Amino acid sequence: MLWLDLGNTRLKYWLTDDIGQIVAHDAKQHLQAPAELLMGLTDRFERYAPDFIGISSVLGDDLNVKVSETLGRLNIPFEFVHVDAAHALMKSAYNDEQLGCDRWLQMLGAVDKKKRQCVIGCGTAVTIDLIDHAEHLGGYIFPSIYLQRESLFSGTKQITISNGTFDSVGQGMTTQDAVHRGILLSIVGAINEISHRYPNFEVIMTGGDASIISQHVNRPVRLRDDLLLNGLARYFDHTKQS
Ligand SMILES: Nc1ncnc2c1ncn2[C@@H]1O[C@H](COP(=O)(O)OP(=O)(O)O)[C@@H](O)[C@H]1O
Ligand SMILES: CC(C)(COP(=O)(O)O)[C@@H](O)C(=O)NCCC(=O)O
Ligand SMILES: [K+]
Repeated sequence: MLWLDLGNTRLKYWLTDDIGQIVAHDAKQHLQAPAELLMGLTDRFERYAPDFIGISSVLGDDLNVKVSETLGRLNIPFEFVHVDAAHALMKSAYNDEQLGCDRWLQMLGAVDKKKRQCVIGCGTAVTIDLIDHAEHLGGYIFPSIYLQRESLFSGTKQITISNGTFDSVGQGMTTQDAVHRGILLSIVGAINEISHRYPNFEVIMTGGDASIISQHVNRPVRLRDDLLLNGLARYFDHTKQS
């Protein structure tokens, strides 16, 4: 099988064998041209001859149509995930026409009906979602550390482009440090506040920036880079059986 995750910044793919083991995977920036990026990957995909392609995309109809055109040339059946707020594994009262399918799949990949869970996705946006015994209680969306930095650059005169690192939440004594530490604190502080409000929810983090952010969270965090893939596998396993 070939699994695709089209996020706002990167395209992730996983090729798995008959028993679900990952035989190849990668993550690449798509620069808003995911179809062209996929075109360059088709040789590699064809070598593994997957019998099905399952896709999560938050890129919108126009780009999804282009992706479909590219995948159509492979002659391998493919299908995009559609959020199902009444799924057997997890119920959600969130507006299901709006809920991002990557967010939903990450939850589906993590959900455990015996647990209370807080699933945090650290991609182009940071999302925090609460799940109580397989019931999605809703969540929050924040701009990522990079989007926050860009908005400060573009909305102010005296804060100019810099490539500092996000490595501390202590107060800064220079503009560069104050910007990076303030932004990191805004996200870490929100996560710490949520974990304070929901003390018995297990904190699970995933996405490109999870390791940067989790270091400053004052609770044990489970880092899982397989959540979305696991969600895709659970979704298509279920659709095929029903
Ligand atoms: N301006 C930027 N500079 C450096 N890295 C960036 C920038 N914007 C995004 N990234 C990186 O892109 C990755 C996006 O994470 P990912 O989970 O793939 O998100 P998405 O699913 O939204 O594409 C992160 O690792 C982040 O560090
Ligand atoms: C919140 C998101 C932007 C996160 O996307 P990502 O950072 O993974 O690229 C995406 O899930 C999305 O566009 N969601 C729609 C809005 C919502 O979930 O309510
Ligand atoms: K994502």
